Amino acid sequence: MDTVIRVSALRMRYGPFEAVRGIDLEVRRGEVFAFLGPNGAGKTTTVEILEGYRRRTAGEVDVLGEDPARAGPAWRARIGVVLQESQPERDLTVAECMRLYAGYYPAPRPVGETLELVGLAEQADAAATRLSGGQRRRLDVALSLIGDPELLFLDEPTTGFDPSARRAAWDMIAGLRALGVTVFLTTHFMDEAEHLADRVTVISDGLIVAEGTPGTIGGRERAAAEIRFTLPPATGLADLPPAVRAALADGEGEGRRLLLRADRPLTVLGPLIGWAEARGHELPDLEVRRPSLEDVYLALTANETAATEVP
Ligand SMILES: Nc1ncnc2c1ncn2[C@@H]1O[C@H](COP(=O)(O)OP(=O)(O)OP(=O)(O)O)[C@@H](O)[C@H]1O
Repeated sequence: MDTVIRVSALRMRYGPFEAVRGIDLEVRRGEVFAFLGPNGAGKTTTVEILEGYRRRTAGEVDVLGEDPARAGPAWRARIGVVLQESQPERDLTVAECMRLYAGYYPAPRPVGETLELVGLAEQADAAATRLSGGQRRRLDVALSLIGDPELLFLDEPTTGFDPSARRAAWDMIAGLRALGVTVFLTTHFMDEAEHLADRVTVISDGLIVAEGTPGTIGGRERAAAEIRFTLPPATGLADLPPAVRAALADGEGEGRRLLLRADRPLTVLGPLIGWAEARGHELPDLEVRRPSLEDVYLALTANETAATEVP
């Protein structure tokens, strides 16, 4: 398997404080890899080391076959980095900015095609300074792609976007993946990671706490399903079938809205639905749900969140 990034036992110390405490990572060619973690977990530190912008304290790092701490301009041209705070060139149009940046690379992508990819083709002749915030961000991404990178670092690419701009950005990232670009994505949005990522790694307090696919990380695929419904009028808990009563979550039998937990949801849903149908109850608010990626993420990072929230 073709590995684009390989990190082992990476450590980063700022004075007495160790922000990254010995992590291993592997990113494969062509995948969208999501790097998740709470504020201060060590994401930016790690990404900057991978991009060659920060020297590590210890550990091995290989990005596209080279050590970023020693790699030169030819290596850098193979990597796209979306800068958070890039300033548009004064008085240049979008297309002119793109051509300017294209001049820095040995084998740039065509300008028009790249603007198309990020959904900015219609703004090609607009002054870069006149773009909206979301369009500005797309230009940043287009500028990071103009060198035709093999590997793209995307740091919170949709922060501040409205819902339709987010969807457009997701389509764009999916388009990059289809072109074979490896994407290293940091995000705080779990739905974004779920939608886009082939694999997810969670860092918390400088350590990797979980890795896997969005569907399986943290044992998500084996986690119990939650079943919720409201007891129909004129029924009580004692009327429910035994399999349903047995699945009642602890402390959840008080109100009329019930919560059941089941490793195998059909073993509970079958009897529940049979019971309701036989009595003509509709159960209009019946809900069955697996824990979301966000639920799993919050559980995985709960210790750190608790620690940082103590006043
Ligand atoms: N230059 C620095 N000097 C000292 N401490 C730093 C420095 N940069 C980061 N840190 C500390 O290292 C820890 C990790 O920071 P980092 O920016 O890598 O976190 P992050 O996961 O990117 O957080 P966020 O989600 O808030 O961007 C934090 O506690 C931060 O305060």
